[in-house]
Amino acid sequence: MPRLLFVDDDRDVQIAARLLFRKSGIEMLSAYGAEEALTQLASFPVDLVLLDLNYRKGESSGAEGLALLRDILVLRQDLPVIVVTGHSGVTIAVAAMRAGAADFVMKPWNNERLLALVGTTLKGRRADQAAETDPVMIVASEKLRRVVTEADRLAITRAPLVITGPSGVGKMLLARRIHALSQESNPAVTIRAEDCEELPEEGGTWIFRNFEALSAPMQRHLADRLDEPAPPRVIALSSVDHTGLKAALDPRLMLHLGMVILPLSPLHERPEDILALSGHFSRYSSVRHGLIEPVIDEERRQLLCGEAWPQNVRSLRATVERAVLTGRWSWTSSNGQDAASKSTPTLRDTERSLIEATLHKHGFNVTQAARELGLTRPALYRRMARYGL
Ligand SMILES: Nc1ncnc2c1ncn2[C@@H]1O[C@H](COP(=O)(O)OP(=O)(O)OP(=O)(O)O)[C@@H](O)[C@H]1O
Repeated sequence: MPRLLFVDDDRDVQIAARLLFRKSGIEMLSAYGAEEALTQLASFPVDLVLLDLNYRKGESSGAEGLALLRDILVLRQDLPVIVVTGHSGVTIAVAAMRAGAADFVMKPWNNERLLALVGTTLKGRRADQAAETDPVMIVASEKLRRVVTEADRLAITRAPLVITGPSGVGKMLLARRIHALSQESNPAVTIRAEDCEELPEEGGTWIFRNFEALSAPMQRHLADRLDEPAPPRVIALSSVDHTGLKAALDPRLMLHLGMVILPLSPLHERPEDILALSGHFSRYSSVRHGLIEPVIDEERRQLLCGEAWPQNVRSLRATVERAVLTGRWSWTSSNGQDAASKSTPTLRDTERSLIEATLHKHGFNVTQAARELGLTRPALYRRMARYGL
């Protein structure tokens, strides 16, 4: 049975679409926003994406959807994406087609026409839909989005790039994304700078880890290769910043590599990413291990955002995966206290009662209840589903 992922924050539209597709023998997965969509794609093989472009009430610029479209196509170059536009109109549909969408439909759609379009798009698709190779990159904070946008823009050039940031922050993931977006069809070669005693024969993309540890003779060799007419595309990863690199590197090499530096900030400086990544890893790990997704309530969110995360995303992923596996949150917080001991065991019950009471108060009008609770509608729907309300 073909499987389609529908990304739209409107629950009613999701329900209607699911019925429609089920009747036609197509399984439909739902995602109510960008991060959830990427998690679904990382967790299940999907044959087609139907993508609404706005996930917040009153939002009609389509910017969030276009950014997601790009992230999807980086992850799965051949995955057909049909864009759904409502208020955004034709201009956005054109922008989406230019960005790589397979087709578009206008909302409200005509059921028969939508099914016909989905049917033809699915037919044109190769049957060997393997799962993706690279992990998805979640981008929620403005800080990270700025760097990723710059990286995407430069990906198609062959310019050498330097990505800096502490351990586990996502340097390798960004380097892979740049390579995936580039014109280079050969796989990238990864080189550990501290062990590097000779440079690869072939060109292509060379990703150096710990770049500052490259020996002086190798630095000179590399500078020579970069002076040649058809040099390799070098992406250098380092935990040392620009000034440190200047001190550690041969001035000739620095001239080549110092042009563009993409700095990734430590995770604790990006709370939006902490929250988005926690949700992503918890959904992903629970699907992978077939276990229940742990609750990330307001108190937990604050604890997560207050952590130091010395190994950045790597430590966050381990913490969340441990919570999925053990059913408990536990880690030693930055001030040495066991953060898990601070949680209230009845928090889940309290949240459930509060949501239930607010829904009753507003006669189950979700929009009004969400407003009073300070949640988005999709966030409230997710909680309602979790608590069986
Ligand atoms: N924005 C992100 N979204 C999803 N996963 C991420 C993100 N950033 C990092 N990760 C994940 O965190 C882990 C560490 O990332 P990565 O290996 O790219 O870090 P690094 O900066 O190259 O680390 P090191 O310097 O220690 O080699 C990987 O599993 C990666 O997939």
